[in-house]
Amino acid sequence: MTDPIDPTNTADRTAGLPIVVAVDGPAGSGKSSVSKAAARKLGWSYLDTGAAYRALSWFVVQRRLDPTDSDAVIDALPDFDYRIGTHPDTYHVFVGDHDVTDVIREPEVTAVVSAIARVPEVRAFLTGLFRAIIAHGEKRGIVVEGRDITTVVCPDAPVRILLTADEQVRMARRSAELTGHSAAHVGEALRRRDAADSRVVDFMNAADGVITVDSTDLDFDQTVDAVIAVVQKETHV
Ligand SMILES: Nc1ncnc2c1ncn2[C@@H]1O[C@H](COP(=O)(O)OP(=O)(O)OP(=O)(O)O)[C@@H](O)[C@H]1O
Ligand SMILES: Nc1ccn([C@@H]2O[C@H](COP(=O)(O)O)[C@@H](O)[C@H]2O)c(=O)n1
Repeated sequence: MTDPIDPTNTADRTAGLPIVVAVDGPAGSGKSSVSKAAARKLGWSYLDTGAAYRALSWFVVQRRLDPTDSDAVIDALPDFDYRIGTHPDTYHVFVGDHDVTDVIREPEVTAVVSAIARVPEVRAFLTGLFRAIIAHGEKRGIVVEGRDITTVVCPDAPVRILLTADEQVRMARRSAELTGHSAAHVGEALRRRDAADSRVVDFMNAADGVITVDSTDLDFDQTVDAVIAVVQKETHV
């Protein structure tokens, strides 16, 4: 891990695995921002799984491979030396010696990530990696977010949440954070990515036992509180 978990807070980890709060949902629903804030409030760890798909996309582009060439992407997996921290405020993302925390958010990476995420071997490889990171968590709990967390990565998590909001609301929130891009362009990119991703994983409908938190009519703090209320109800923390 690149930013060691706060050593003063390791004693609260009980025996066994940390309590996993699994969060999925469509693009712009607030998975990363809300999960991060909820983890911060709970004093727990946070795992951004999209960062791994993005970092692998960056790695593939750096190697001048064709992101749509599944065999080339699969062949690159053994050399993908990935590390991520789990502190909600200070985590960094590394590929080898490169700190890719910021560059993986660039539109060039975002544009190719769905092509890489559709490869089953990539998903299996990254799912194993996520489970290993979760198992090594030192805090009492960890909030894990991404599109297949409630259904594939952590289907047995004690708390599973589908975070959603109306598409128009998600588009408006996403375009508000991206200055210099037209709302129409941002909205179209979000819709295109959801369409591509939803061919691989269903993050639009809550699976059995998954609790939906719809933030369409909630502000940010209300959404974080709604997520924490679900965690408290399900785990009695
Ligand atoms: N309830 C809310 N009210 C207002 N803004 C919100 C709310 N929830 C999230 N946001 C804002 O919406 C934007 C998108 O959120 P975020 O990036 O966390 O979504 P995401 O689901 O992780 O998206 P992606 O899957 O594309 O990475 C952010 O600017 C975030 O602050
Ligand atoms: N569990 C996941 C997480 C992400 N993806 C793919 O990565 C892309 C980027 O994710 P962000 O959350 O950082 O926006 C996303 O569009 C998916 O293609 C995934 O498949 N599963």
